[in-house]
Parts: sequence; structure tokens; C-alpha cells
Amino acid sequence: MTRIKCCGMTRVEDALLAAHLGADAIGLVFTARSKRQVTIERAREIVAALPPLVSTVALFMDDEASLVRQVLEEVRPDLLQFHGSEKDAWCVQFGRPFMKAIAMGEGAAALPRLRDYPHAAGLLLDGHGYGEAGGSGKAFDWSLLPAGLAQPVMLAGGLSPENVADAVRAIRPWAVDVASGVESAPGIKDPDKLAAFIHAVRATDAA
Ligand SMILES: O=C(O)c1ccccc1NCC(=O)[C@H](O)[C@H](O)COP(=O)(O)O
Repeated sequence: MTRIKCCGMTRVEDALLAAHLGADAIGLVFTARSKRQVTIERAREIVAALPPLVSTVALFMDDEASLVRQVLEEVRPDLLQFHGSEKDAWCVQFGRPFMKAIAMGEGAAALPRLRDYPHAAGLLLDGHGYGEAGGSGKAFDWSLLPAGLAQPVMLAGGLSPENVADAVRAIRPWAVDVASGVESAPGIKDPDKLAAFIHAVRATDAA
């Protein structure tokens, strides 16, 4: 079964809808580099409203360790996700499971970085270029992915209700992740797109 993470939640109602439609995880973006940045207060409201067994992922991009610690203490996410040039040793300092995003936008030049995060619980492969923010809506060339990566792969970057079935069939990733492809505006989820995205993944799994 392909896990589904819906990222860039800024409203309680969107996070609840994603959960009730069957999303496995929601993402909360804390970096100021994002158009989907949430305050700690709003993040706490979202986390408190979620039903059990829906995971919460806190995202950062080259932020201060003090912000990560504050979020861990005050929001209590299940998983961290680092989106910038953070090194494996830096990510490990928090003693929590983390995903490392790898910018795949440069094509084959990005492949060596897939081996740089031995302590990551998984790799989130995104479509933007190195140093650029996530949530870009850019896809990358899925055929670049080497077989037999040691860590679970979360496929991201330009996924939408229209292309996610192809992505799941082509890659069979551990999980898929979407932000802009299910939005009407940055941080505002479109209920129809959200439902269509989750349905497309589940239908592909079942086929
Ligand atoms: O979503 C953001 O605004 C964002 C900004 C800075 C760093 C990371 C960010 N999002 C990370 C995600 O996990 C997104 O879901 C991922 O980049 C896919 O986005 P999209 O291509 O829009 O589906």
C-alpha cells in the first residue's frame, strides 16, 4: 500500500479532510522560506484536531536548530523533514526520526546525494533544483531513480490527481507526497483535488 502525505497544511479543516479521506500523514511547514509557513500556535491546533494514527511531519529548510527544538517541544510532530543543505550529522542531533529531501531537479547530478543520509528514516525525492524551496509543483525525471535504494522512498514534486497513478505504477514508492497539486492557492487545499488524489493512489494500489 502506498502511503500518502499531504503537505503544507495551514488550516484545521484541510488537515481533517485529508485525514478523513485516508491520508496517512500531513506536513506542517515551519520554514520562513515557504508560502505555506504555519505558526507554532496554528500547528498545535491542527495536531490537536487530528484523529489517531495520522502522522504529523514538521518541515524545515536550513533553519536554526533552536526552531526545530521549539517545534519538537511545543508541537510534538511524529517525524522531521529537512529540505535544505542540512548534513546527516546535523539532522541526527535531535534524536528523532527524520526524512531528508533530495532535490532531483538537476537530474543525474543529484544522484550522489542519495547516499549522503544513512541515518534518515527515508528519502523524499523532490522535483525542484538544489537550494530551491519545496512545494514548487515541479516534477523530475522518474526514470533516473536507481533500483535498490536502502531507504524507503517518498516520491514528491509536481504530483497531482492526473499523474499520481502513473507515478505509483512507475516507481512503486513507499509513499507519495503532494502540496501544490491539491491546492486552490498556496496553503489552501481544494477538497475535490484532495479527494481525487487520494482516490487515484488507492485505486492504483488496488488494481
Ligand atoms: O511546500 C512548501 O512550501 C515548502 C517550502 C520549503 C521547503 C519545503 C516545502 N515543502 C515540502 C514538501 O514536502 C512538498 O510537499 C514537496 O516539495 C512537494 O511539493 P509539490 O511539488 O508542490 O507537490
